Amino acid sequence: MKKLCLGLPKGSLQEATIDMMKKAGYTVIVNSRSYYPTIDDDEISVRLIRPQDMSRYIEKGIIDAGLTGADWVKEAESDVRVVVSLIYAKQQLTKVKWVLAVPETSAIHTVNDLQGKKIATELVNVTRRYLAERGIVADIEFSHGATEAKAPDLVDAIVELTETGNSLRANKLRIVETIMESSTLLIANHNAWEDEWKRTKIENLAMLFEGAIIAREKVGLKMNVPNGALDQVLKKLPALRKPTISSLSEGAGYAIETVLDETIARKITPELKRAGAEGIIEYPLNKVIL
Ligand SMILES: Nc1ncnc2c1ncn2[C@@H]1O[C@H](COP(=O)(O)OP(=O)(O)OP(=O)(O)O)[C@@H](O)[C@H]1O
Ligand SMILES: O=P(O)(O)OC[C@H]1O[C@H](OP(=O)(O)OP(=O)(O)O)[C@H](O)[C@@H]1O
Ligand SMILES: [Mg+2]
Repeated sequence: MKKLCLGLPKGSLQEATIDMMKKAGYTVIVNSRSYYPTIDDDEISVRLIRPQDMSRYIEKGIIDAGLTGADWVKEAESDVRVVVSLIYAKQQLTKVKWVLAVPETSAIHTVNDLQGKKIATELVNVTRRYLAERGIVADIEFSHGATEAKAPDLVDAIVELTETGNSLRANKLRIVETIMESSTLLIANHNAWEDEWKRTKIENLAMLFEGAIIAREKVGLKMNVPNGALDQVLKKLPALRKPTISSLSEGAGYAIETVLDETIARKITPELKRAGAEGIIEYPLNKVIL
């Protein structure tokens, strides 16, 4: 049987990725200490790979495709096919940022103030290129992690990833500039992409993964509306296209069904009730394919 070898990111993105895949319809089970999780699709084999290494495994064709951060693809300068960008991070459905940060009390206020200074980061190549483009010569040292703790004792500034901003705040650091934004990417090997069977399999995954991400922020809403209240209720309702309206039996009114952002749903639900809607139910969605 043909198989697609898919790399999943070990570490920070692992849980969010497995949750996303569950919504997309795939159950991935990770056994502790094993780098070969199981998946309920005979046509896919999965491997856990560190995000930093993912694009190199794919460029070399050791695996066909995988999920990793755009940051590490750029850092490794790998030649891979970017299939789709999926906006989710460890904790939220957002992009993450790599920022140049300094202690709150530092005299460094712009990137130009870094001339001759010492910077610690895990993202050495991207940082080096960023500074070189601006004519700054600085001493960039590789950090193995816990980078926030290094300024000001060991270095003048750091370039570090931030999602919620909690780590920067907890370590009394101030952002000077954003160096790059990064989202999770589904990337593929060029030869795998040229193979019709593999490409279709990868494209199907991309569609389901994207659908799962879009669905995370949306909900389904159903309600009954008595005759006479329909216009008032419809004025309040957004929909992907237009809401579905069906007639209730014996002319008792209408049933309305729609899909909308969860934040809008929580705002308009009381308004719908006041406009005459009854029996309003809200339900989560697994996938929304646009
Ligand atoms: N909140 C987050 N913290 C860290 N990385 C995140 C977060 N959200 C998304 N990511 C992405 O996850 C990947 C993390 O990769 P990284 O190689 O730094 O390993 P890690 O999972 O953080 O492991 P480690 O514990 O060694 O730091 C990056 O591509 C990064 O952009
Ligand atoms: O803005 P925040 O939401 O606080 O997230 C950013 C923090 O998360 C990551 O650390 P990680 O958990 O990967 O540990 P590490 O320092 O060992 O890399 C990253 O390196 C930052 O320290
Ligand atoms: Mg990390």
